[in-house]
Amino acid sequence: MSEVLKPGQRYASEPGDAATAYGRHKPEGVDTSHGAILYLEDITVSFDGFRALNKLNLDISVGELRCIIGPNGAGKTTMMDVITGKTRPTTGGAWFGQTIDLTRMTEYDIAHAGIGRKFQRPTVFEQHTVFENLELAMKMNKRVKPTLFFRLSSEQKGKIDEILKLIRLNGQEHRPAGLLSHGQKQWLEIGMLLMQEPQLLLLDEPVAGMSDAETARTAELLNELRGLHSIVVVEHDMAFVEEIAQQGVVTVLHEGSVLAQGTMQQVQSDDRVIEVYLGR
Ligand SMILES: Nc1ncnc2c1ncn2[C@@H]1O[C@H](COP(=O)(O)OP(=O)(O)OP(=O)(O)O)[C@@H](O)[C@H]1O
Repeated sequence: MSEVLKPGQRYASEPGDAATAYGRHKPEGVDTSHGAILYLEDITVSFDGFRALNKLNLDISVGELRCIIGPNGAGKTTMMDVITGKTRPTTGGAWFGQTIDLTRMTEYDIAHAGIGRKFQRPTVFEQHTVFENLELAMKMNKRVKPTLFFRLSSEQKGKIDEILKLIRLNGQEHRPAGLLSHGQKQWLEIGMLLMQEPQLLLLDEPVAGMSDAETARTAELLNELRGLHSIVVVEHDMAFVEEIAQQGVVTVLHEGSVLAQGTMQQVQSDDRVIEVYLGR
């Protein structure tokens, strides 16, 4: 299991400025000088005495793509809810970088601080075109100054084109989003999150309901984002997790805490993981 740092602590084995080594984008306003973008420390969430999370510890490095797996009821959604401020932990700490205490912030402030979350069901603006959806998302980016007569600059148009290619929707930009396939809507929503330049992207079961071809393309997409953004993916589709985990860390949650952590190969051959999840 990897070491969990407390705010102010350093990795014993890593250089001080790991943030630049991990990702191209050094987050603004978030102190990642010790290389981590997110720390969960001993988080417990009790619902009427039932512990959905039980002293959960987790740390995510800048630029890392972390897959979280685990059986139904393991606490994966509750963990995402704690990170985004939807659920307050009963005890424990949640830190964005070294200094931002997520347990004291509203959902709105957390989104504006740079944590973007994609829920399982796509929530695009169906009446608007693909392009307009991306444009609207850009206007919601706090780094873009809102003006009454907002006109896209060539740089902003370039950014939208870049994202359209990334999410495999170039050539579809003038279609109403409502006419896209389920998979395309999911990609559009990922694109909308990227327009807001999140420092940390949380994806909840991104390939649920997708065709095999769409799942494969989503894996390609996430592999292209690797290193450019810090990403946490919760997913049950093990073939997909294998595609995107590569040699990175996979975390297995069970009964509200970390059961195992390591490469996909390591967790797949862990007897406890086979017993509670993979072997069933
Ligand atoms: N608001 C709530 N009130 C009571 N119990 C809850 C609440 N939210 C979640 N739980 C319980 O906490 C446990 C963890 O649920 P959670 O949804 O986080 O699991 P999960 O790992 O996301 O599961 P799945 O893979 O099925 O989505 C479950 O037993 C669930 O019933």
